[in-house]
Amino acid sequence: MIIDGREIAKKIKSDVKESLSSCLRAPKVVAIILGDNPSSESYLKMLEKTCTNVGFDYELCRLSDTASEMELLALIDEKNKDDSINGILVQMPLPAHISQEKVLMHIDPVKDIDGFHPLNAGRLFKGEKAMRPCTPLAVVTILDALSIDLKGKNIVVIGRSNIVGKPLAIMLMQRHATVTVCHSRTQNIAQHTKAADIVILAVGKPGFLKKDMVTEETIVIDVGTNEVDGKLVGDADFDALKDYVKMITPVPGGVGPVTNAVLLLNVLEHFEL
Ligand SMILES: Nc1nc(=O)c2c([nH]1)NC[C@@H]1CN(c3ccc(C(=O)N[C@@H](CCC(=O)O)C(=O)O)cc3)C=[N+]21
Repeated sequence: MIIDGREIAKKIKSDVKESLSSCLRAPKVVAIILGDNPSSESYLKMLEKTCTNVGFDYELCRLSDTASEMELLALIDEKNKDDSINGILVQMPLPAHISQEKVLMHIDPVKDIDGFHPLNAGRLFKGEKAMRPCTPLAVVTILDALSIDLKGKNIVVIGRSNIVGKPLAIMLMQRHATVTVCHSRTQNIAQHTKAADIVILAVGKPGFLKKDMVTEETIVIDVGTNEVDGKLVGDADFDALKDYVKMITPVPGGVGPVTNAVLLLNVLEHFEL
């Protein structure tokens, strides 16, 4: 079975729209971008559409890619203080002369809809209520939407990044899964993936998960976004797996659309409906 991420995203968006219908004021999201990288532009177009379609206000702030760190921090300050703004997103990656860590620390944690601030990361780590990073949140949202009970399941996460692998492992442990995190130094990854009920890919290598690494009972969630010959592909050998495994998310149309939709849920986290 191929998992339809667009359908799951649609449901989330219509639920969000519905919950806003009796609201006096719409929540507002601000995106900040430095420079004009084409893939960032297309991501922000999608974000704008997602926000405005459900009735959120959306503002895009553009700085030049030569803007100083101080300029960016001052802009974030202004948006932190502005009570009409509920969510702030600073588009990554940032130019090399700007410290990503400093920028993330500067965003008010209650407006940190990416969940990248150390306070939110720490809260997640401790199992407290937190803004959670959208990509791992999308993965657990997809599993929930499919009514897959994670309790006691063997889940292999491939990738240990701060944005996906690490926070995802924590969220899955919270749901009582047994989590194995594999990465570039893991020996014999296939031995782990073959024994897993669910394999989650966040490695950034096209075709990484092959048919001989899984079984017919495996559920595959593919977080990979790689460009091959101008086309977007995931980390799984999708064509070989799609008619073999129990379930798999396609790329595009899998985790990506849900990632954008769950961002809306983070905005509502601290918004008085
Ligand atoms: N501060 C920050 N927060 C982010 O969340 C963030 C970021 N910076 N920088 C860039 C990445 C990328 N990202 C995507 C999310 C969804 C799709 C998505 O919906 N993709 C569609 C495909 C769209 C297409 O075909 O081009 C899909 O998978 O179906 C893509 C990319 C969020 N990012």
